[in-house]
Amino acid sequence: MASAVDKLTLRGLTQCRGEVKLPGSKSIANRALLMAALCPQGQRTTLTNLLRSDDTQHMLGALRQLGVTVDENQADPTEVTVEGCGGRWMLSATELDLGNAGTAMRPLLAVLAATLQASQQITLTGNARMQERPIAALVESLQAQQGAIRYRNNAGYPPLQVESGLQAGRFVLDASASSQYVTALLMALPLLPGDSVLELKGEVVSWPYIRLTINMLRQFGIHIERLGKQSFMIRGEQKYQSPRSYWVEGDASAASYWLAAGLLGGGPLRIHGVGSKSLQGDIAFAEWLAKGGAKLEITDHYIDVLGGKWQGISGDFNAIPDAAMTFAPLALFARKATVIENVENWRIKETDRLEAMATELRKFGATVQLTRSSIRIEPPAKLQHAEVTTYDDHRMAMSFALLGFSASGVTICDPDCCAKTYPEFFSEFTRLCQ
Ligand SMILES: O=C(O)C1=C[C@@H](OP(=O)(O)O)[C@@H](O)[C@H](O)C1
Ligand SMILES: C=C(OP(=O)(O)O)C(=O)O
Repeated sequence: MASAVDKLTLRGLTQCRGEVKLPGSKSIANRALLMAALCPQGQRTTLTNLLRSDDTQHMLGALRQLGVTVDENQADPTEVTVEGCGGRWMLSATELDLGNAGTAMRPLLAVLAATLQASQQITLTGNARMQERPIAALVESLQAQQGAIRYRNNAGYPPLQVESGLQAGRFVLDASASSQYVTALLMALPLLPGDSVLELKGEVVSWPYIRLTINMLRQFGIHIERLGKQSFMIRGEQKYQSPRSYWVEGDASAASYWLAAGLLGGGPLRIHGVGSKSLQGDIAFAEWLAKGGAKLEITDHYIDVLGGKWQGISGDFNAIPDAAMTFAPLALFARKATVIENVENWRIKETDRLEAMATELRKFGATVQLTRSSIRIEPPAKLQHAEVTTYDDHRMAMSFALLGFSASGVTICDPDCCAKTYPEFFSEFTRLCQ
């Protein structure tokens, strides 16, 4: 592991070529870990290409504190075997610290509400930012079905105390702030003794992540029936079934940085781990990038980037909120304005990403306009050097690395915050980009 650095300056890069192997997807890794733990006792699942990062450490740590046996391959940390416990937890802690991992906090809350025994009680907490990230919509949906959940500090936010009591039935959920609330219920409700209907209210955000959950549930033996555009039937008493071995796809959101770097640095760059068959919605970033001028060849298992001429891109990026961040620093290399629309929930992620992006892009001379849910970025005639604050947001750090391809360059503060999902990102970036 490289030693921590406060700041990293990148400037005047002109090339990005070679081959990069993506780390496992964060979204798939944390789903797969929890699903494997929910398999019946005696069923073991070996996960390969598992992401090892802050977010997955929080999920792994939580599962261990819930009594789940996890064996790590000492020679290869990306291979981990999880023993199913069928949701019969042996608690060795009264509190689980989930850091800032939304993919741990939201699913674990619903799954524990559905599976804790009458005598069990646990508190889910996280870092300071997690305690500012809303969770009321999920809590209210669970409470309406007797989910015994209490706010420990501020109403609407973690930490949360959970006990048993959740009943199958009709779940109504406002899904306009986060799809992770939907994912949480889809993973938990099959474990209840009776059937449930889940009705989603509001304009559902980040749909591809709901699709990802349903696809992965199927891989783990759980079936969700779609009743209507925003409603699902979820049979109770279903049993998760281990696929025995499960390969975690490369992270499609992380691929966005390499796709953009390969565009600016001319390639050829081969990105291993995702391709046209990916389960992840963020793979659509590649198509948007090609539309804006990148030369790409997308195969089933890897993508080749062969440079291109960046024209800029505008659109509704609600379906790919994480990868869409990459278009913001990239906007400074375009000839026209870039508008990123329908991303209001950027405001409740690792930081308020709309405010953070606007503040940091303006430092380079860009003209930036914000609405509640969009950002418009006009590049300056000439870029100036800037020191970028990263707000403990891995995607702020990784996306701004692209400014290293400008003559004036960028200084990135606290680049190590990329450890949330991609600890090796900057060592890989300096290896591949010159
Ligand atoms: O389900 C998931 O794995 C995720 C869903 C998205 O969150 P929202 O649904 O809150 O947009 C995404 O931003 C997050 O990084 C991962
Ligand atoms: C929003 C993100 O994370 P989380 O899973 O914590 O919501 C992200 O990775 O960009």
